Amino acid sequence: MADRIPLMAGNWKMNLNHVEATGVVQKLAWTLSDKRYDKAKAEAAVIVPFTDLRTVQTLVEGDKLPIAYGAQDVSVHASGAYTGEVSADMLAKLKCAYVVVGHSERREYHGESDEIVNDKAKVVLAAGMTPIICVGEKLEIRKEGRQVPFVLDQVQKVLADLTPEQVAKLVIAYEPVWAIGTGEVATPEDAQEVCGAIRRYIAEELQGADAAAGCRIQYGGSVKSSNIVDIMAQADVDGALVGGASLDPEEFAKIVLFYQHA
Ligand SMILES: O=C(CO)COP(=O)(O)O
Repeated sequence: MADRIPLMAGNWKMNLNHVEATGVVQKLAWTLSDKRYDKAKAEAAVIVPFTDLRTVQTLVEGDKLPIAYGAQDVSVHASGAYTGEVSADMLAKLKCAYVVVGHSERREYHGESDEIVNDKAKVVLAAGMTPIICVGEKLEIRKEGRQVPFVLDQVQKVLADLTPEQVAKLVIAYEPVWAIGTGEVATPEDAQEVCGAIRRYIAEELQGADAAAGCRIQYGGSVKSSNIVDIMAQADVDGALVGGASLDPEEFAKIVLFYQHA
């Protein structure tokens, strides 16, 4: 994974208000600097609720913190009468680096299809940000042993109409739904099986070898400091999308600093 800097992104989900966010981001930055964090070895990002973004931006810019930040969702629409929605341009104006699209919780509770996720990825790219596009199978599919074809079908749909240059820059998060928030972590081999299959598929069937070599593929699902080193040892895993463990800045810092123990 020569040129791909691992991306360790903390998805806070609907946790931590903007006041709490200040404390968590400050503590994360402080812990990283104390442990001599090297940005060239891993990129740290927090994916926060919309209401925290302005606060996190002010903190990161004001104190020049080595932490990227982003949003958990975006509207497919540019502007207009869409009550409750937030546009890609609004997120770009807040200097978001990343926007998560197609998280399994959005798919499950808000009916997001692969086609909607594809549209969201496109609006994020058009606004100059990087989408973190989530895919992953549910337990039934895993039990039937169909995880690879299932996820590749999702990948084909969510990457539809994207150029090789766009795919080379984006992030795909493989998050098996059965491993999210359950404590049930996929084995490093399970993660590699699917992440490797995604990269090969992009190389051979979709946007080609350069796109596949550039694109970062994360694993997500019950990642903790105690399992991250083995997960990151896999050839096609370029980082992690971390839920619960990212709410504790000391624990998340250990995950970002995995390379110190690799
Ligand atoms: O959904 C996830 C990250 O997006 C994973 O959540 P947990 O790390 O809490 O399992």
